[in-house]
Amino acid sequence: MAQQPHGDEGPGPVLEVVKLARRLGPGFALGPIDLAIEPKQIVCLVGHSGCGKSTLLRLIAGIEQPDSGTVHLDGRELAGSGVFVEPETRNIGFVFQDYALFPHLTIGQNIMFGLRKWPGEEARARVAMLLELTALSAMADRYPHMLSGGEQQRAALARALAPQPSVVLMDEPFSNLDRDLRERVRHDTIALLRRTGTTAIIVTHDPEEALSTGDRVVLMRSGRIVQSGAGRDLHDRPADRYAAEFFSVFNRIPGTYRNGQLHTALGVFPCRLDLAEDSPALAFIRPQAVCPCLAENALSGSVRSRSFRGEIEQLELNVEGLETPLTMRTTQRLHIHDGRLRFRIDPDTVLAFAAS
Ligand SMILES: Nc1ncnc2c1ncn2[C@@H]1O[C@H](COP(=O)(O)OP(=O)(O)OP(=O)(O)O)[C@@H](O)[C@H]1O
Repeated sequence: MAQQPHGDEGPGPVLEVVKLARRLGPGFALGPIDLAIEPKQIVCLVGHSGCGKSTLLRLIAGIEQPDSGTVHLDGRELAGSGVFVEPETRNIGFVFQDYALFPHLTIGQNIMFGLRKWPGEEARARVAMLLELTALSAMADRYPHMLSGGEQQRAALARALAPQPSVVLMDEPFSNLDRDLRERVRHDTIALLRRTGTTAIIVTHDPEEALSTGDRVVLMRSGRIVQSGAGRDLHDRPADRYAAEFFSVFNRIPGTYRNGQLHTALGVFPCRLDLAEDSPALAFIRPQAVCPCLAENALSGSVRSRSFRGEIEQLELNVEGLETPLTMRTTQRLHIHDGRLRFRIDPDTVLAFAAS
């Protein structure tokens, strides 16, 4: 099933996973998973803890064997019926969460490790080039414990890139770094992957990191892929309630689906749901879609609480017809005199889902 180069449609995927499945004990089953990754694409694999991200990565790397399904890399079958290529010969780079640098080897020797079969001169040139790319040239002779977390992460990436793998898999590569450093290391890592034209899968459980990293987000839940696409699409047009709530906070407003519209206490919103007329449904309204509005006929609520958070202020409003307070977030500086606030809902960002 692996794609060979074909005509006008480009070279086809570098990595192709088809109906890949693996049962782990009685409690967890991964798959079947279908996933195809284009050359030079950087994919972020995201999902709550325990959804199977690392298992999928381990199956691709060959650290685990699948129960069924296939893995192809560059058109070569790595796993399938009767086929299993050992991890060392898969041409896949792996960056572990804790970096797993060899403590008894220097940084230069760590990077050299995967180049044992290369001619000496070429291997030394490649190590020097990677040390320079990762700004570690001055630290080539240090041991891993003599490096900061960010430097160790760069060294682990350089080691993974050294043998020119077809794809690099990175399991939570930024989670051991503190917040400020994480942003910078993430930026540098993506820049390096781009500069070297590397295809990569980066695992994270952080929604914001997934949306802001790479070209494509793959959201997993309970061993399956829920949705895959550009971060903006997953955020703005989530496939289901789970995907919606993974990336954003919402007010869930009950209503009734009728005639292509969702009727709620906050108004009527056009939507398309696969539901019978008069079925219960929910409007998912982002707090930032609740906007202050001075119009006389605007909606209104009494302010239950205010929380100033710097760039934005978050308010909870009691609104007639709603059982739970409505959360609003605004960048406006509000002057509220009588405890009441008028507002409108920006209909463009309202999502609708079946109630059950
Ligand atoms: N060897 C094993 N035997 C039995 N169950 C396992 C084994 N390894 C993992 N699991 C279970 O499989 C599920 C998926 O684990 P996995 O590590 O792939 O999840 P994850 O999405 O990477 O989670 P995290 O973000 O916490 O690392 C979990 O419920 C885990 O407990």
